[in-house]
Amino acid sequence: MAQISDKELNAVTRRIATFSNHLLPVGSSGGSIGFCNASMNDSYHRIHGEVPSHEVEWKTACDEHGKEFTDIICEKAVDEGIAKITINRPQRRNAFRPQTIKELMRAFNDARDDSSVGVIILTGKGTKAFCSGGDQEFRKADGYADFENFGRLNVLDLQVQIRRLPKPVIAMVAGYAVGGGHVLHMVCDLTIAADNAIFGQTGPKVLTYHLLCYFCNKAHKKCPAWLIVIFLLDSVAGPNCKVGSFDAGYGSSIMSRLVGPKKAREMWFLARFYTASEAEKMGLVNAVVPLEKLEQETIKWCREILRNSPTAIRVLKSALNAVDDGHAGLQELGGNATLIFYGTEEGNEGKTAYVQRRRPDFSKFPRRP
Ligand SMILES: CC(C)(COP(=O)(O)OP(=O)(O)OC[C@H]1O[C@@H](n2cnc3c(N)ncnc32)[C@H](O)[C@@H]1OP(=O)(O)O)[C@@H](O)C(=O)NCCC(=O)NCCSC(=O)CCC(=O)c1ccccc1C(=O)O
Repeated sequence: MAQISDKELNAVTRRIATFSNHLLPVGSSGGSIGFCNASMNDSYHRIHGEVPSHEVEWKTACDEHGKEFTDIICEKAVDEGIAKITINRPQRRNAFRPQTIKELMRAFNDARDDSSVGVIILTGKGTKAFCSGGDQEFRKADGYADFENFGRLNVLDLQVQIRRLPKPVIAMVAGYAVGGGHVLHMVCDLTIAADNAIFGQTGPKVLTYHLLCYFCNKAHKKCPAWLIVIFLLDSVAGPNCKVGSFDAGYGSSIMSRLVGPKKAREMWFLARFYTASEAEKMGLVNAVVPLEKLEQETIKWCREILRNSPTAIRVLKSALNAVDDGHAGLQELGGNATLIFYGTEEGNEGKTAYVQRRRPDFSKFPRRP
Protein backbone atom coordinates (compact mmCIF):
# COMPACT_ATOMS: atom_id res chain seq x y z
CA MET A 1 0.00 0.00 0.00
CA ALA A 2 1.31 3.52 -0.86
CA GLN A 3 2.75 5.36 2.15
CA ILE A 4 1.49 8.89 2.86
CA SER A 5 4.21 11.35 3.87
CA ASP A 6 3.95 13.79 6.82
CA LYS A 7 3.86 16.70 4.36
CA GLU A 8 0.92 15.20 2.47
CA LEU A 9 -0.86 14.39 5.71
CA ASN A 10 -0.43 17.99 6.87
CA ALA A 11 -1.81 19.32 3.59
CA VAL A 12 -4.86 17.03 3.82
CA THR A 13 -5.51 18.06 7.44
CA ARG A 14 -5.21 21.73 6.50
CA ARG A 15 -7.62 21.37 3.58
CA ILE A 16 -10.20 19.51 5.69
CA ALA A 17 -9.95 22.22 8.38
CA THR A 18 -10.41 24.98 5.81
CA PHE A 19 -13.32 23.15 4.18
CA SER A 20 -15.10 22.47 7.47
CA ASN A 21 -14.62 26.12 8.46
CA HIS A 22 -16.41 27.20 5.32
CA LEU A 23 -19.36 25.07 6.41
CA LEU A 24 -19.69 26.75 9.78
CA PRO A 25 -22.38 29.41 10.04
CA VAL A 26 -21.05 32.95 9.76
CA GLY A 27 -20.37 34.42 13.17
CA SER A 28 -19.77 31.16 15.05
CA SER A 29 -16.42 31.15 16.74
CA GLY A 30 -15.44 27.73 15.41
CA GLY A 31 -12.19 27.14 17.23
CA SER A 32 -9.30 28.64 19.06
CA ILE A 33 -8.05 31.05 16.38
CA GLY A 34 -9.24 34.51 17.32
CA PHE A 35 -10.98 35.57 14.11
CA CYS A 36 -14.32 37.29 14.34
CA ASN A 37 -15.71 35.02 11.67
CA ALA A 38 -14.90 31.30 11.53
CA SER A 39 -15.04 31.22 7.76
CA MET A 40 -12.05 33.57 7.84
CA ASN A 41 -9.83 30.78 9.17
CA ASP A 42 -8.29 30.08 5.81
CA SER A 43 -4.64 30.10 4.84
CA TYR A 44 -4.76 33.76 3.74
CA HIS A 45 -6.00 34.86 7.14
CA ARG A 46 -3.64 32.54 8.96
CA ILE A 47 -0.69 34.06 7.11
CA HIS A 48 -1.76 37.71 7.15
CA GLY A 49 -3.47 37.81 10.53
CA GLU A 50 -5.98 40.45 11.51
CA VAL A 51 -5.83 44.03 10.28
CA PRO A 52 -4.00 45.99 13.00
CA SER A 53 -6.24 48.20 15.11
CA HIS A 54 -3.68 50.36 16.92
CA GLU A 55 -4.17 54.14 16.89
CA VAL A 56 -2.71 56.18 14.08
CA GLU A 57 -0.09 58.78 14.83
CA TRP A 58 -0.80 61.76 12.58
CA LYS A 59 1.80 64.26 11.44
CA THR A 60 0.56 67.55 10.01
CA ALA A 61 1.83 68.39 6.56
CA CYS A 62 2.32 71.86 5.04
CA ASP A 63 1.86 72.84 1.43
CA GLU A 64 4.65 72.41 -1.12
CA HIS A 65 6.17 75.80 -0.15
CA GLY A 66 6.17 74.94 3.55
CA LYS A 67 3.22 77.29 4.14
CA GLU A 68 0.37 76.26 6.42
CA PHE A 69 -3.03 75.69 4.88
CA THR A 70 -5.85 77.95 6.06
CA ASP A 71 -8.98 76.10 4.92
CA ILE A 72 -7.85 72.51 5.20
CA ILE A 73 -5.72 70.28 7.40
CA CYS A 74 -3.39 67.86 5.70
CA GLU A 75 -2.00 64.99 7.75
CA LYS A 76 -0.01 61.86 7.09
CA ALA A 77 0.10 58.75 9.26
CA VAL A 78 3.53 58.07 10.70
CA ASP A 79 4.99 54.88 9.14
CA GLU A 80 1.75 54.06 7.32
CA GLY A 81 0.67 54.93 3.81
CA ILE A 82 -2.36 57.00 4.80
CA ALA A 83 -2.95 60.69 4.10
CA LYS A 84 -5.90 62.49 5.67
CA ILE A 85 -7.23 65.70 4.14
CA THR A 86 -9.76 67.58 6.26
CA ILE A 87 -11.91 70.52 5.19
CA ASN A 88 -11.46 72.90 8.10
CA ARG A 89 -14.38 75.34 8.03
CA PRO A 90 -16.66 73.81 10.67
CA GLN A 91 -18.28 77.17 11.44
CA ARG A 92 -19.77 77.03 7.90
CA ARG A 93 -20.46 73.29 8.00
CA ASN A 94 -17.28 72.84 5.95
CA ALA A 95 -18.69 74.68 2.94
CA PHE A 96 -15.93 75.28 0.41
CA ARG A 97 -14.84 78.59 -1.06
CA PRO A 98 -12.36 78.80 -3.99
CA GLN A 99 -9.42 78.98 -1.56
CA THR A 100 -10.59 75.70 0.04
CA ILE A 101 -10.69 73.98 -3.34
CA LYS A 102 -7.26 75.28 -4.30
CA GLU A 103 -5.79 73.97 -1.07
CA LEU A 104 -7.57 70.63 -1.47
CA MET A 105 -6.15 70.27 -4.97
CA ARG A 106 -2.63 70.99 -3.74
CA ALA A 107 -2.99 68.48 -0.90
CA PHE A 108 -4.35 65.79 -3.23
CA ASN A 109 -1.49 66.47 -5.66
CA ASP A 110 1.01 66.08 -2.86
CA ALA A 111 -0.59 62.82 -1.70
CA ARG A 112 -0.54 61.52 -5.27
CA ASP A 113 3.16 62.33 -5.74
CA ASP A 114 4.18 60.98 -2.34
CA SER A 115 5.06 57.37 -3.03
CA SER A 116 4.76 56.50 0.65
CA VAL A 117 1.03 57.29 0.47
CA GLY A 118 -1.24 54.49 -0.75
CA VAL A 119 -4.68 55.69 0.30
CA ILE A 120 -6.21 59.09 1.00
CA ILE A 121 -9.03 59.98 3.38
CA LEU A 122 -11.18 63.04 2.66
CA THR A 123 -13.19 64.31 5.59
CA GLY A 124 -14.62 67.40 7.29
CA LYS A 125 -13.64 68.96 10.60
CA GLY A 126 -15.96 68.17 13.50
CA THR A 127 -18.95 65.89 13.69
CA LYS A 128 -21.66 68.18 12.26
CA ALA A 129 -20.70 68.11 8.61
CA PHE A 130 -18.49 66.41 6.08
CA CYS A 131 -19.17 69.27 3.69
CA SER A 132 -22.17 71.49 2.92
CA GLY A 133 -21.11 72.31 -0.64
CA GLY A 134 -20.20 75.64 -2.16
CA ASP A 135 -20.06 78.57 0.27
CA GLN A 136 -22.99 80.67 -0.85
CA GLU A 137 -21.42 83.86 0.49
CA PHE A 138 -18.85 83.59 -2.29
CA ARG A 139 -21.23 82.75 -5.09
CA LYS A 140 -21.46 85.33 -7.85
CA ALA A 141 -23.21 85.37 -11.22
CA ASP A 142 -20.19 83.69 -12.85
CA GLY A 143 -19.43 81.07 -10.17
CA TYR A 144 -17.56 81.24 -6.87
CA ALA A 145 -14.99 83.97 -6.22
CA ASP A 146 -12.99 84.96 -3.13
CA PHE A 147 -9.57 86.58 -3.60
CA GLU A 148 -9.94 86.85 -7.33
CA ASN A 149 -12.52 89.03 -8.98
CA PHE A 150 -13.77 86.40 -11.38
CA GLY A 151 -15.94 83.42 -10.57
CA ARG A 152 -15.45 79.76 -11.36
CA LEU A 153 -16.86 76.37 -10.45
CA ASN A 154 -13.47 75.28 -9.09
CA VAL A 155 -14.90 72.19 -7.43
CA LEU A 156 -15.39 70.55 -10.83
CA ASP A 157 -11.59 70.40 -11.24
CA LEU A 158 -11.28 68.78 -7.82
CA GLN A 159 -13.89 66.18 -8.74
CA VAL A 160 -11.92 65.26 -11.87
CA GLN A 161 -8.69 65.13 -9.86
CA ILE A 162 -10.16 62.67 -7.34
CA ARG A 163 -11.72 60.55 -10.07
CA ARG A 164 -8.41 60.21 -11.94
CA LEU A 165 -6.11 59.99 -8.94
CA PRO A 166 -4.42 56.57 -9.15
CA LYS A 167 -4.82 55.85 -5.45
CA PRO A 168 -8.05 55.07 -3.58
CA VAL A 169 -9.78 58.05 -1.97
CA ILE A 170 -12.12 57.30 0.94
CA ALA A 171 -14.76 59.79 2.09
CA MET A 172 -15.10 59.65 5.86
CA VAL A 173 -18.48 61.24 6.52
CA ALA A 174 -19.90 62.52 9.80
CA GLY A 175 -22.92 64.82 9.75
CA TYR A 176 -24.11 66.56 6.60
CA ALA A 177 -22.81 65.67 3.15
CA VAL A 178 -25.09 67.89 1.11
CA GLY A 179 -25.08 69.84 -2.15
CA GLY A 180 -21.59 69.97 -3.64
CA GLY A 181 -20.42 68.16 -0.48
CA HIS A 182 -22.63 65.25 -1.40
CA VAL A 183 -21.13 65.17 -4.88
CA LEU A 184 -17.64 65.15 -3.37
CA HIS A 185 -18.33 62.02 -1.33
CA MET A 186 -19.88 60.34 -4.39
CA VAL A 187 -16.76 61.04 -6.44
CA CYS A 188 -14.58 59.34 -3.83
CA ASP A 189 -13.93 55.63 -4.35
CA LEU A 190 -15.43 54.52 -1.05
CA THR A 191 -17.54 56.15 1.66
CA ILE A 192 -17.57 55.21 5.32
CA ALA A 193 -20.38 57.00 7.13
CA ALA A 194 -21.04 57.69 10.78
CA ASP A 195 -24.53 56.89 12.01
CA ASN A 196 -25.23 60.65 12.27
CA ALA A 197 -24.52 61.25 8.59
CA ILE A 198 -27.12 62.93 6.39
CA PHE A 199 -26.94 62.84 2.62
CA GLY A 200 -28.71 64.79 -0.09
CA GLN A 201 -28.80 67.38 -2.82
CA THR A 202 -30.19 70.81 -2.06
CA GLY A 203 -29.73 72.68 -5.29
CA PRO A 204 -33.16 72.57 -6.94
CA LYS A 205 -35.01 73.72 -3.82
CA VAL A 206 -36.53 77.20 -3.71
CA LEU A 207 -34.16 80.06 -4.00
CA THR A 208 -34.81 81.94 -0.78
CA TYR A 209 -31.36 81.58 0.72
CA HIS A 210 -29.57 82.59 -2.45
CA LEU A 211 -32.00 85.38 -3.19
CA LEU A 212 -31.54 86.68 0.31
CA CYS A 213 -27.75 86.76 -0.08
CA TYR A 214 -28.04 88.30 -3.53
CA PHE A 215 -30.36 91.13 -2.48
CA CYS A 216 -28.39 91.76 0.68
CA ASN A 217 -25.22 92.15 -1.39
CA LYS A 218 -26.98 94.45 -3.82
CA ALA A 219 -28.36 96.52 -0.99
CA HIS A 220 -24.95 96.80 0.68
CA LYS A 221 -25.87 94.23 3.32
CA LYS A 222 -29.23 95.83 4.15
CA CYS A 223 -31.94 93.21 3.89
CA PRO A 224 -35.42 94.27 2.85
CA ALA A 225 -37.88 93.40 5.63
CA TRP A 226 -40.14 91.39 3.30
CA LEU A 227 -37.27 89.10 2.35
CA ILE A 228 -36.43 88.45 5.98
CA VAL A 229 -40.07 87.51 6.60
CA ILE A 230 -40.08 85.09 3.64
CA PHE A 231 -36.78 83.64 4.80
CA LEU A 232 -38.06 83.10 8.34
CA LEU A 233 -41.31 81.52 7.14
CA ASP A 234 -39.41 79.36 4.75
CA SER A 235 -36.96 78.30 7.45
CA VAL A 236 -39.85 77.18 9.63
CA ALA A 237 -41.52 75.33 6.77
CA GLY A 238 -38.36 73.55 5.69
CA PRO A 239 -35.16 74.16 7.58
CA ASN A 240 -32.94 72.65 4.87
CA CYS A 241 -31.15 75.21 2.80
CA LYS A 242 -32.32 76.23 -0.65
CA VAL A 243 -29.76 77.50 -3.03
CA GLY A 244 -30.85 77.25 -6.65
CA SER A 245 -28.08 75.15 -8.12
CA PHE A 246 -27.49 71.78 -9.71
CA ASP A 247 -24.60 69.58 -10.71
CA ALA A 248 -25.43 68.20 -14.13
CA GLY A 249 -21.96 66.66 -14.44
CA TYR A 250 -20.55 63.97 -12.12
CA GLY A 251 -23.17 64.95 -9.56
CA SER A 252 -25.81 63.46 -11.84
CA SER A 253 -24.00 60.76 -13.81
CA ILE A 254 -22.06 59.19 -10.94
CA MET A 255 -25.12 59.35 -8.71
CA SER A 256 -27.17 57.52 -11.31
CA ARG A 257 -24.52 54.80 -11.49
CA LEU A 258 -24.41 54.49 -7.70
CA VAL A 259 -28.09 54.43 -6.82
CA GLY A 260 -29.74 53.72 -10.19
CA PRO A 261 -31.58 56.12 -12.50
CA LYS A 262 -34.90 56.18 -10.62
CA LYS A 263 -33.41 56.84 -7.22
CA ALA A 264 -31.09 59.48 -8.72
CA ARG A 265 -34.09 61.29 -10.13
CA GLU A 266 -35.73 61.11 -6.70
CA MET A 267 -32.63 62.54 -5.02
CA TRP A 268 -32.39 65.45 -7.45
CA PHE A 269 -36.08 66.19 -8.19
CA LEU A 270 -37.27 66.06 -4.57
CA ALA A 271 -34.00 67.17 -2.94
CA ARG A 272 -34.75 65.18 0.20
CA PHE A 273 -32.23 64.30 2.87
CA TYR A 274 -31.42 60.66 3.67
CA THR A 275 -30.06 59.03 6.82
CA ALA A 276 -26.88 57.00 6.82
CA SER A 277 -28.74 53.70 6.89
CA GLU A 278 -31.00 54.79 4.00
CA ALA A 279 -27.88 55.80 2.10
CA GLU A 280 -26.31 52.41 2.77
CA LYS A 281 -29.41 50.61 1.45
CA MET A 282 -29.29 52.79 -1.67
CA GLY A 283 -25.64 51.87 -2.36
CA LEU A 284 -24.44 55.41 -1.69
CA VAL A 285 -22.08 54.37 1.10
CA ASN A 286 -20.01 51.26 1.87
CA ALA A 287 -20.49 51.05 5.61
CA VAL A 288 -22.21 52.81 8.50
CA VAL A 289 -20.56 52.81 11.91
CA PRO A 290 -21.18 54.54 15.24
CA LEU A 291 -19.85 58.10 15.15
CA GLU A 292 -17.20 57.38 17.78
CA LYS A 293 -15.85 54.48 15.68
CA LEU A 294 -15.77 56.39 12.38
CA GLU A 295 -12.05 57.06 12.12
CA GLN A 296 -11.11 53.68 13.58
CA GLU A 297 -13.19 51.86 10.98
CA THR A 298 -11.96 54.05 8.13
CA ILE A 299 -8.37 53.39 9.13
CA LYS A 300 -9.14 49.67 9.17
CA TRP A 301 -10.35 49.88 5.58
CA CYS A 302 -7.21 51.85 4.65
CA ARG A 303 -4.95 49.26 6.25
CA GLU A 304 -6.75 46.46 4.49
CA ILE A 305 -6.28 48.22 1.14
CA LEU A 306 -2.63 48.93 1.93
CA ARG A 307 -1.94 45.20 2.30
CA ASN A 308 -2.87 44.71 -1.33
CA SER A 309 -0.95 45.34 -4.53
CA PRO A 310 -0.77 49.09 -5.34
CA THR A 311 -0.49 48.37 -9.05
CA ALA A 312 -3.53 46.09 -9.03
CA ILE A 313 -5.51 48.76 -7.20
CA ARG A 314 -4.31 51.49 -9.53
CA VAL A 315 -5.30 49.54 -12.64
CA LEU A 316 -8.61 48.46 -11.10
CA LYS A 317 -9.58 52.03 -10.21
CA SER A 318 -9.03 53.13 -13.80
CA ALA A 319 -10.75 50.00 -15.13
CA LEU A 320 -13.81 50.56 -12.94
CA ASN A 321 -14.09 54.12 -14.27
CA ALA A 322 -13.09 53.47 -17.88
CA VAL A 323 -16.45 52.69 -19.47
CA ASP A 324 -18.12 55.72 -17.95
CA ASP A 325 -15.22 58.07 -18.55
CA GLY A 326 -14.97 57.59 -22.33
CA HIS A 327 -11.71 58.83 -23.88
CA ALA A 328 -10.44 60.10 -20.54
CA GLY A 329 -11.14 56.70 -18.97
CA LEU A 330 -9.35 54.84 -21.77
CA GLN A 331 -6.42 57.21 -21.52
CA GLU A 332 -6.11 56.51 -17.81
CA LEU A 333 -6.37 52.74 -18.26
CA GLY A 334 -4.09 52.77 -21.32
CA GLY A 335 -1.56 54.90 -19.43
CA ASN A 336 -1.38 52.19 -16.80
CA ALA A 337 -0.67 49.56 -19.45
CA THR A 338 2.21 51.69 -20.78
CA LEU A 339 3.49 52.29 -17.28
CA ILE A 340 3.62 48.55 -16.62
CA PHE A 341 5.21 47.89 -20.04
CA TYR A 342 8.01 50.37 -19.26
CA GLY A 343 8.94 48.16 -16.31
CA THR A 344 9.38 45.03 -18.46
CA GLU A 345 12.54 43.72 -20.11
CA GLU A 346 10.75 43.91 -23.45
CA GLY A 347 9.89 47.56 -23.01
CA ASN A 348 13.39 48.30 -21.84
CA GLU A 349 14.93 46.58 -24.88
CA GLY A 350 13.29 49.13 -27.17
CA LYS A 351 14.60 52.07 -25.21
CA THR A 352 18.09 50.64 -24.72
CA ALA A 353 18.44 49.84 -28.41
CA TYR A 354 17.49 53.40 -29.31
CA VAL A 355 19.96 54.88 -26.86
CA GLN A 356 22.72 52.47 -28.05
CA ARG A 357 21.94 53.27 -31.69
CA ARG A 358 21.27 49.59 -32.54
CA ARG A 359 18.32 47.56 -33.76
CA PRO A 360 16.17 46.26 -30.95
CA ASP A 361 16.10 42.48 -30.55
CA PHE A 362 12.51 41.57 -29.72
CA SER A 363 12.99 37.95 -30.92
CA LYS A 364 13.58 36.67 -27.39
CA PHE A 365 10.18 37.85 -26.15
CA PRO A 366 7.25 35.44 -26.35
CA ARG A 367 4.27 36.08 -28.58
CA ARG A 368 1.75 34.92 -26.05
CA PRO A 369 -1.45 33.19 -27.18
C1 LIG B 1 -25.82 71.76 6.10
C2 LIG B 1 -27.06 72.30 6.81
C3 LIG B 1 -28.26 71.42 6.56
C4 LIG B 1 -26.71 72.32 8.32
O1 LIG B 1 -27.76 72.85 9.05
P1 LIG B 1 -27.49 73.33 10.55
O2 LIG B 1 -26.75 72.27 11.27
O3 LIG B 1 -28.80 73.75 11.10
O4 LIG B 1 -26.48 74.55 10.45
P2 LIG B 1 -26.76 76.02 9.91
O5 LIG B 1 -27.12 76.89 11.04
O6 LIG B 1 -27.62 76.01 8.72
O7 LIG B 1 -25.29 76.38 9.39
C5 LIG B 1 -24.27 76.82 10.26
C6 LIG B 1 -23.58 77.98 9.64
O8 LIG B 1 -22.97 77.54 8.42
C7 LIG B 1 -23.41 78.31 7.33
N1 LIG B 1 -23.48 77.49 6.14
C8 LIG B 1 -23.82 76.19 6.04
N2 LIG B 1 -23.76 75.78 4.78
C9 LIG B 1 -23.35 76.83 4.05
C10 LIG B 1 -23.11 77.03 2.68
N3 LIG B 1 -23.21 76.01 1.76
N4 LIG B 1 -22.71 78.25 2.28
C11 LIG B 1 -22.56 79.24 3.16
N5 LIG B 1 -22.78 79.12 4.48
C12 LIG B 1 -23.18 77.92 4.91
C13 LIG B 1 -24.79 78.80 7.75
O9 LIG B 1 -25.14 79.92 7.02
C14 LIG B 1 -24.54 79.08 9.23
O10 LIG B 1 -23.85 80.30 9.34
P3 LIG B 1 -24.21 81.32 10.53
O11 LIG B 1 -23.33 82.50 10.24
O12 LIG B 1 -23.84 80.57 11.78
O13 LIG B 1 -25.67 81.59 10.41
C15 LIG B 1 -27.39 73.73 6.37
O14 LIG B 1 -26.36 74.60 6.80
C16 LIG B 1 -27.52 73.86 4.91
O15 LIG B 1 -28.51 73.46 4.34
N6 LIG B 1 -26.52 74.47 4.24
C17 LIG B 1 -26.52 74.74 2.84
C18 LIG B 1 -26.37 73.47 2.06
C19 LIG B 1 -26.48 73.71 0.58
O16 LIG B 1 -27.50 74.07 0.07
N7 LIG B 1 -25.38 73.47 -0.13
C20 LIG B 1 -25.35 73.50 -1.56
C21 LIG B 1 -24.61 74.66 -2.02
S1 LIG B 1 -24.54 74.72 -3.79
C22 LIG B 1 -23.27 73.67 -4.12
O17 LIG B 1 -22.72 73.06 -3.30
C23 LIG B 1 -22.82 73.57 -5.55
C24 LIG B 1 -21.33 73.58 -5.63
C25 LIG B 1 -20.72 73.88 -6.94
O18 LIG B 1 -19.68 74.47 -6.91
C26 LIG B 1 -21.28 73.44 -8.22
C27 LIG B 1 -20.78 72.31 -8.79
C28 LIG B 1 -21.25 71.83 -9.98
C29 LIG B 1 -22.25 72.54 -10.62
C30 LIG B 1 -22.76 73.70 -10.08
C31 LIG B 1 -22.27 74.15 -8.88
C32 LIG B 1 -22.83 75.42 -8.34
O19 LIG B 1 -22.19 76.12 -7.61
O20 LIG B 1 -23.93 75.76 -8.65
